[in-house]
Amino acid sequence: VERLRLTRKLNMNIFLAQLIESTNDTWGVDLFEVDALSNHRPLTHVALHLFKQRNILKQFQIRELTFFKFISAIEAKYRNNPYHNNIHATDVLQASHHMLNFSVFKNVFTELEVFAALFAAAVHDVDHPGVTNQYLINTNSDLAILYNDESVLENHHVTLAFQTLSTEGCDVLSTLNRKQHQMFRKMVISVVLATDMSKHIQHIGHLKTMVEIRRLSSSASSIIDPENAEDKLQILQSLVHCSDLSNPLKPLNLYLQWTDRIMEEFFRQGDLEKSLNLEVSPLCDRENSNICKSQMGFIDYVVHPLWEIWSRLTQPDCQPIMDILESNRVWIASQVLTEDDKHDG
Ligand SMILES: COc1ccc(-c2ccn(C[C@@H](O)CN3CCOCC3)n2)cc1OC1CCCC1
Ligand SMILES: [Zn+2]
Repeated sequence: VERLRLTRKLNMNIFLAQLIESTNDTWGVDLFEVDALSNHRPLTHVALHLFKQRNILKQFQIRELTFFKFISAIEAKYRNNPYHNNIHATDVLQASHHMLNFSVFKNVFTELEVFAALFAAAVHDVDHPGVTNQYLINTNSDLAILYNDESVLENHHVTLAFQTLSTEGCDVLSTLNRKQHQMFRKMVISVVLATDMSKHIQHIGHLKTMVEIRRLSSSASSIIDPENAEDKLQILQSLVHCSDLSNPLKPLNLYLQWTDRIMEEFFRQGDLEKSLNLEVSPLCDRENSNICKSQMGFIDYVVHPLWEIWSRLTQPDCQPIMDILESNRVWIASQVLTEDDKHDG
């Protein structure tokens, strides 16, 4: 029996190593499997792997043990929410890594910009309480008071990330010089704050402008001017924001698991609101929800408008991902019909 147990353990670790290796260049890795096989430490395993694969630790002379301690401390600060948890952070990190490899970004970003974008993705939801900014504002929470109702969660995630750097043995920025540290901090703050849904429309506007310029300046070999730091920062903000809203563009079985999770998180908020005699927020009433219809709306009015313009900027590498969105939408639409019948009884 002992031999059987050890053999099974060995096979699990081999399978885990293969899954982690696939995060290098695969869209839609099953991070729920990575979570199950890694003793619920997907973020630490995947972040260490990707940062090493990109040679970031060597470039900035960051000791592997320091990075391990930092990312483990961050992962431990993610709460066990149904959706906004360490698996979601790993998902956004891996999607951001994948899209930084798009050919249109070749020779565009510096190592520091890549480091900042992936760092921001890994920490962008740390200590998320599983409720929305609006809920925190409506309940006069300490966080809303602290951040004056402005991007409350997003501010909290960034502050906590930088505070974690001062935990014993966790300062992954100690080898950066003053200028690098200042630029890194500016980029991480702006990328995480740009994941606030209230900035969503601005992302679309900036991307439309950039695509327009690409279209007009027909010399568009590489549309992005590596000298334009502002444009590059806006692209990194949109890259992480797109990754944050990438669930409907993942293989259907993964997309459906994320949908179940976000709905359970929203329903728990609705339960809280009912118990506090607050008005139940939209989509948060578990007694009265149409999951497929709300995903159709999410895709048609939020996800597709953003990804449609993002895919135009990043063509042709985004096409396979847009195709997944299209096929998922068709499947969801087919379920709406059957879901209606179910409700009609
Ligand atoms: C798979 O389904 C969803 C997947 C994701 C989301 C979703 C909403 C907002 N976001 C992004 C924030 O979490 C931005 N965060 C906030 C906290 O600060 C950091 C940045 N993500 C909504 C989803 O569905 C909803 C339920 C029915 C329609 C809409
Ligand atoms: Zn997120």
